Amino acid sequence: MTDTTAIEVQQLRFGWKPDQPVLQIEHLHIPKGQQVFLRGASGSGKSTLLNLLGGLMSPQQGQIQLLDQLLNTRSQRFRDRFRADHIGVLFQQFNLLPYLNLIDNVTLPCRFSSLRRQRAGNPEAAAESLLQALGLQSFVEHPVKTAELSIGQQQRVAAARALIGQPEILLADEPTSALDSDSRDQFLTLLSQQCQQHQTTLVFVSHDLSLSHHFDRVIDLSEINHKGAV
Ligand SMILES: Nc1ncnc2c1ncn2[C@@H]1O[C@H](COP(=O)(O)OP(=O)(O)OP(=O)(O)O)[C@@H](O)[C@H]1O
Repeated sequence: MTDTTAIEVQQLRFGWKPDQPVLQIEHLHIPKGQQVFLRGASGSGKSTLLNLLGGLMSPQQGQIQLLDQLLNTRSQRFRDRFRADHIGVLFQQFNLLPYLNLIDNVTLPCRFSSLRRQRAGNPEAAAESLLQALGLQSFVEHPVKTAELSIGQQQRVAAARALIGQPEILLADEPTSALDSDSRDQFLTLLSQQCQQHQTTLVFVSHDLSLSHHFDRVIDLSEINHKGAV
């Protein structure tokens, strides 16, 4: 556990019911800046692992360290604060606020975290620059409500929101599942560039193995998850 660690999991056990383990992971180490593709069959526990890494839930056993913090021993309140400061989340349902414009949606994390606000410098300018980098330049010049955007455009707004204020870790759960393959590849190229630029550690969950070439490392959940082993 060094200062090059983004994520370190040890002896993790989690089950929604005590007698039905979903995850049993002896060890997982992800260094800072690595871009990881986490694959696995439907129902194998990918989203559950992402929720545990994001501090949304606690394991029944084991340790989860993010950056220099052992999260599983901390309160929900501490984990929520830590997530707001250090983790960008990008989910399949983008959870954008339809009545707000793009800039207001993207700058939301800066309202919940003074650290991210500080890192963003000028949040509105940072949001504009992220939206431009993600190919939404025209909507910066001609503002619209997010409800007026296509799914692919909404997804890029959600990515900009996850990236604003340079969180050290980005957790993405199937954010490309609603897109065609060309848009998916284009989006992943942009996302990967953004993460590389800021040395963001990316954990990207999907069962679509054709996307794996965008990443530094592919982890097959079935190879690290020994649930059911005696
Ligand atoms: N809130 C919940 N309560 C009880 N069981 C759950 C809950 N969420 C998930 N599960 C169960 O945990 C297991 C893992 O689910 P999870 O959503 O993590 O899988 P996944 O690999 O992300 O699947 P998919 O690729 O289909 O999204 C499944 O058996 C699922 O039924």
